[in-house]
Amino acid sequence: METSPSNISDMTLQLGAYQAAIDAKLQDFKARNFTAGFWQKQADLWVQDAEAQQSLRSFMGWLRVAETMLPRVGEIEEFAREVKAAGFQHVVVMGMGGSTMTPIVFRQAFQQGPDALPLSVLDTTNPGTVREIEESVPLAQTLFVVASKSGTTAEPLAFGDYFYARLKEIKGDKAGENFVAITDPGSKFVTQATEEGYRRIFLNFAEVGGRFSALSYFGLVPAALYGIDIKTLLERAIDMMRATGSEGDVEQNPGLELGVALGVLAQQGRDKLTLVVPDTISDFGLWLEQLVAESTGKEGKGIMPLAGDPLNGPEVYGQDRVFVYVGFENQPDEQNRQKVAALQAAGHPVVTILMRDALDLGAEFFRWEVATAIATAVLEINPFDQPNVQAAKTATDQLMKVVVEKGSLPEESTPVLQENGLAYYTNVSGGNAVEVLRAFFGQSKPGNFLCIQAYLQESEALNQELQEVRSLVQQHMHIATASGYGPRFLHSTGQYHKGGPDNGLFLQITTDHAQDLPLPGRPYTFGTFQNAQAAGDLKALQDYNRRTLRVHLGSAGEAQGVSTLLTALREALA
Ligand SMILES: O=P(O)(O)OC[C@H]1O[C@H](O)[C@H](O)[C@@H](O)[C@@H]1O
Repeated sequence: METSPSNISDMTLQLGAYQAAIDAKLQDFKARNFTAGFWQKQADLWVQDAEAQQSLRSFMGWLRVAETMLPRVGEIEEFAREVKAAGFQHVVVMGMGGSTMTPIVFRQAFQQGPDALPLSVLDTTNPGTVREIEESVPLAQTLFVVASKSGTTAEPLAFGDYFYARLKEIKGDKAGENFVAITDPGSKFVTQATEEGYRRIFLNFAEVGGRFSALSYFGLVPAALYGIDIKTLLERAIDMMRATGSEGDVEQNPGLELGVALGVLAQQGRDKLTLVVPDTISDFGLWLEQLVAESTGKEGKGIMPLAGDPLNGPEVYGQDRVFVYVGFENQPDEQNRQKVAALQAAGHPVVTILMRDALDLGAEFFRWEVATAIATAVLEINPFDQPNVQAAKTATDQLMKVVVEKGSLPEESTPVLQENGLAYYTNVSGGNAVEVLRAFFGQSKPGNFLCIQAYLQESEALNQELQEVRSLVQQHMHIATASGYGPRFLHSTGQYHKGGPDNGLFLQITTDHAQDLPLPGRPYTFGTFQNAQAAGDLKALQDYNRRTLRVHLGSAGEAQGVSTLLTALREALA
């Protein structure tokens, strides 16, 4: 079914056997005047509890944020020109989750603009990555954008403090010139940024939540510095707003149709939203993962978005999938499209969205925000909270207290096995690595997924090795696979891992940080912080009775350790 007005990208829904159930739900929503209620922030469309309704209403500022931002384009572009004129040569955006996902997508999907600055994003406590960024930029001519809605998230504050100390060594009291904050009005971070003489503080909107903030200052300031035409981006988003009913009801609402389809499919067991995209926009998957997993994965329900799950023939997939292809009208991407067509022919529901060019991402951010919010209305949950993210944070905070008091993380539990320099921690057993891995995967059931959680330094080589693990598991176990770097995923899919249904097998990979980095003014290093985050999340997963296996690569080194693990996995799954 085609559902698109001519000024927005084309969307086709091929829902096969599920069409009737989805149509029935759409009729029901239309009969209840859902679109009008949605734009009026009628919270009882989602939940019945008065307190939850109140909180839900207070996070719906994203609905019209594109309109609010359009008159501010001049101000943002003026700032970008000012920064260029002041001699800056590079921008590093630092933050977690919703505060950095959009710049990650932009950096990949667009070329740097002619008069603009190169853009890097720091969203990990991994000391190797922090050092890599530090070494790749001209520090004195780099603008550091610290992005944190709450202004209290531990990572961005640590990144800010680290680079501020570095700049102080170079520029003394003028260090603040190299810093910009994006945060909510009244956050504690506003005070700190003011005291430290930040060049600029952009105050965002309290009623716009992190993962719904793409079209606010959080997405637009980095975009303008990188030279993206943010006016067109917003205008396209506004076209999508209109198509979804912002100015009165519409015949066909692409956000409603997508959201209802995803919600009903999830209820019928098709709860793995498997995203297929051309390589040029693969990071759109990271953005979508956060939006969908954090909004829907709670109260034992949810939709698990999968970015980068290897695309194959129908024989390797279970009945738990909906495939979503997002690509470009004028880019053939034949291989992916043919495979998706074969999956549709085999009876899997398929959604296809074809953008005209990368500026349509403005509209797609909005379409997906609407669709995600509507899918949660089908599931009857509040899309705007993330109650289970806190569990990992609390456990990490407790561990960090021990670090501050005693100088190191507490003693670890005993591994079930140590072999070839790797230590295995899990509640299944085996006499060697192959047996432990077999026992771990032996717990898998149809409809489950493997989630790799790598607290390692991201690199192309490691990405490829993790992809091989996913392929092996997909081929031999026929389950879905997800992969994320820690701590990035903690602020994203981490919500679903603990709050969603108990259908994940979690393979956590940690390491000793041979080349660690101290955090100025704190009695611990980046490496200890990252290891505490891993340990805190493992505890939280175990508290929710999730099936976990931690493999600690120890002193073998990351590359050697991952390769040893892969060898064992190949044998275990053969
Ligand atoms: O922007 P901040 O307040 O620093 O929050 C950054 C991120 O961290 C939290 O853990 C939330 O789960 C995310 O939804 C949020 O985007």
